[in-house]
Amino acid sequence: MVETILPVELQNAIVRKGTKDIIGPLNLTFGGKGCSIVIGPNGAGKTTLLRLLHGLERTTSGTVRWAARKGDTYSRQSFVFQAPVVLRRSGIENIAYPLYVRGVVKKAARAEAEKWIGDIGLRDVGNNDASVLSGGEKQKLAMARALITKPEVLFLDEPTANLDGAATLEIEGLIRAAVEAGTRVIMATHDFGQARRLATEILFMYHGKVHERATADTFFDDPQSEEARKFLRGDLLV
Ligand SMILES: Nc1ncnc2c1ncn2[C@@H]1O[C@H](COP(=O)(O)OP(=O)(O)OP(=O)(O)O)[C@@H](O)[C@H]1O
Repeated sequence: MVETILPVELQNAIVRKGTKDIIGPLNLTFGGKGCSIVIGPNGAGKTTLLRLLHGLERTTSGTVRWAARKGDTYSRQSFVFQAPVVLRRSGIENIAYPLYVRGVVKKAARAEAEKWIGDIGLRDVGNNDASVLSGGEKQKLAMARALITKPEVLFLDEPTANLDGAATLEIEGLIRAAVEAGTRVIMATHDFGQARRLATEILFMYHGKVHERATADTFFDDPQSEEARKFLRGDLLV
């Protein structure tokens, strides 16, 4: 097995839908450690960028290259969507599922999932059908299911968009712990506070392109482009 699937590099990557280039051309590399946060107005292309990196979208032209073969690359990354996806089974079985898929024996997979269900504070409801959980509980479940495989890269698309403050802080705790454990996180958010709290770096997207890439302090304190300044002031960007 290769040591690392990173870096991942986009070269002149364009995703076109119909006649519109919804992102690109993008030339970007993600390697190393930490948490990259993609921000920008609605429709800027944040979700499309994450989906492209994760292999859920194809380039119309240009390339996405990981350092490893496809087999290694996709088994060593996870994606958590804005609306939590739960499987029709118990909470514990939801979390254990990726281990079953990877051939881990049932007893070991369940033991690991039980550890996770405790860590996310859902031990009491872990045997219930996951569909009855609240939105915040479902998202914690989705995070645990994404993290149980110890992914090298974790994509998060506005993972706290529908959650209250308490649930948001719990999810942020899981993200922080993942980064500390060495997972490379690449996420989109509309929450500036969250971006400041979590980001190693910010990528500001606008009209399908990355206009700025900087540390959170630099970006929020001294944005370089007029578009970023307007966005941070809350002005309408069209
Ligand atoms: N399958 C598709 N067909 C046509 N247009 C699409 C498709 N997917 C995305 N788009 C368009 O591409 C643009 C970028 O969408 P994307 O969801 O990546 O933006 P975003 O920055 O994540 O937006 P938001 O903050 O609203 O989630 C939008 O204008 C969207 O309508």
